Amino acid sequence: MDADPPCAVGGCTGHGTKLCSRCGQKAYCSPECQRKDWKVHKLTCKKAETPENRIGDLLRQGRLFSAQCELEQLQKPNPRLAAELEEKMKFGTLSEVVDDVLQLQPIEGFGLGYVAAKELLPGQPLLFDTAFSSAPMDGDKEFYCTIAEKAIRKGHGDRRVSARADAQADFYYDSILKLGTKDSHDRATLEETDMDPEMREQILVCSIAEANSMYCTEDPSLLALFAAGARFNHSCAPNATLESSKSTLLVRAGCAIPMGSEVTISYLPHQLLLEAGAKRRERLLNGRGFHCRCQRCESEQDQ
Ligand SMILES: C[S@@+](CC[C@H](N)C(=O)[O-])C[C@H]1O[C@@H](n2cnc3c(N)ncnc32)[C@H](O)[C@@H]1O
Repeated sequence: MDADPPCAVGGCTGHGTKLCSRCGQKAYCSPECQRKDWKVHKLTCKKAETPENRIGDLLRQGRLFSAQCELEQLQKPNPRLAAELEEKMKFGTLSEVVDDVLQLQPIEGFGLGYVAAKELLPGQPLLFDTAFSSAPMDGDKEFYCTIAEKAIRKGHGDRRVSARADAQADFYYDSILKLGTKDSHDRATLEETDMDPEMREQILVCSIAEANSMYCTEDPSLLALFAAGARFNHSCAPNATLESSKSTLLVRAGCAIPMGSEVTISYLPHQLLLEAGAKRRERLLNGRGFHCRCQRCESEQDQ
């Protein structure tokens, strides 16, 4: 006996072997019959609350970390959703504040920074980001120039080459160029000179890359530029930790963090945090262009 229902299209004698993937209710014998019925079926088709549909929604919202966690929980691997997630991770313009636990706001004397919007627990995932650009440090060029070149390439060029290129260009103008420069005078000085606009932009983006790129914890010979991750301020006694590759970044709470406290990361590799203050501060000044004013440095200098 055949258990398949008849195809939902009136007059079709086929068996309904394929269910509508959206509602999981109507059965069709072929994609052609499903297409034929869609005009009518769409009026009543309700998205079923399946894990796959939820993951699809998360991917559409750009919440890649949540999508990845749910994907890992699926009983049966779903290669289509896994491929969509991988593609979006490479896109380089998506970030997620996990469960809205952080708020980006002005921090007195430090520009913008992230503050805990809830009580945070040790190890809790806080922010997931995708790298807009990355570069190896051992290339034949200064790595910041390489990162900057890649960023510029994404921001320029003919529009409408692809939706992806357009989205990256928009992101470059809306987010990357708004990040701070290594030396805050750079921007003002550049704006005053009548330098060739291309040259001006190259200098500006190099300075932005230098001030905001992060070393990759998975491979410290790589640096990457994460637009959302770049808004964390530095502390030599950070309360959050980084897990990063050349394309993704995950920031976790390093300890319990009370609601309303600033969440900080370290721009320095772990070994350097064990060094004396003068060495840390020198490295931050030379590499990042700022005098560290974190609580640890301030109290060391008071002594
Ligand atoms: C990667 S950005 C961090 C986000 C930045 N506050 C913003 O508004 O975009 C690095 C810049 O933040 C400031 N900053 C971050 N941590 C600091 C610290 N510990 N001491 C002094 N300035 C700091 C410096 O101006 C530095 O160039």
